Amino acid sequence: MSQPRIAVRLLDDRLREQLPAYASPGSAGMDLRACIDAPLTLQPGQAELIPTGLAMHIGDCGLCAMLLPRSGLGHKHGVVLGNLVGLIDSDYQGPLMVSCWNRGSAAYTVQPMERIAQMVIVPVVQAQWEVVEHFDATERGAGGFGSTGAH
Ligand SMILES: O=c1ccn([C@H]2C[C@H](O)[C@@H](COP(=O)(O)OP(=O)(O)OP(=O)(O)O)O2)c(=O)[nH]1
Repeated sequence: MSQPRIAVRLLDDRLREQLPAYASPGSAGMDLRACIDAPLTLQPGQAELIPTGLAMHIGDCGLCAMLLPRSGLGHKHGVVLGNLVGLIDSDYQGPLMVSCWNRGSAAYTVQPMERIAQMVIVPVVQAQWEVVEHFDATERGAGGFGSTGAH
């Protein structure tokens, strides 16, 4: 499958050596680094916006980017994303930031250039509303929230 090309600006020279990359041929995400000059300690419950040193412009190609936690950091240290998922619009050109949230019970210190989140590029479509009075019938209808299998 051809790889879409996405314009990126390096806002910090350290990124020249450490541009986010796919770790293996099957990796879904690229790790993003904390582009900070000094260690940053997150107390339990604290969230901070951390720069990645990148600005990207996805452009008009039917894609967006999603920022997700790294599994190890989230599971072992409780460091996830303050917004749970970061959604990067295709027309956004500002600095790419990661909201780092320590949801754990111990302080965690983020080191400069530590990998703090991962970014996945995903297809997106914009839909249009079609206002109706009634929907075509389906087997599920309005059932939800555990309705299947209920007796
Ligand atoms: O984790 C994130 C989430 C968002 N953004 C940037 C890219 C995104 O395109 C922009 C706006 O994000 P969003 O639409 O989620 O923010 P909002 O709070 O709804 O603000 P806005 O009114 O600017 O859309 O902020 C990041 O850098 N990191």
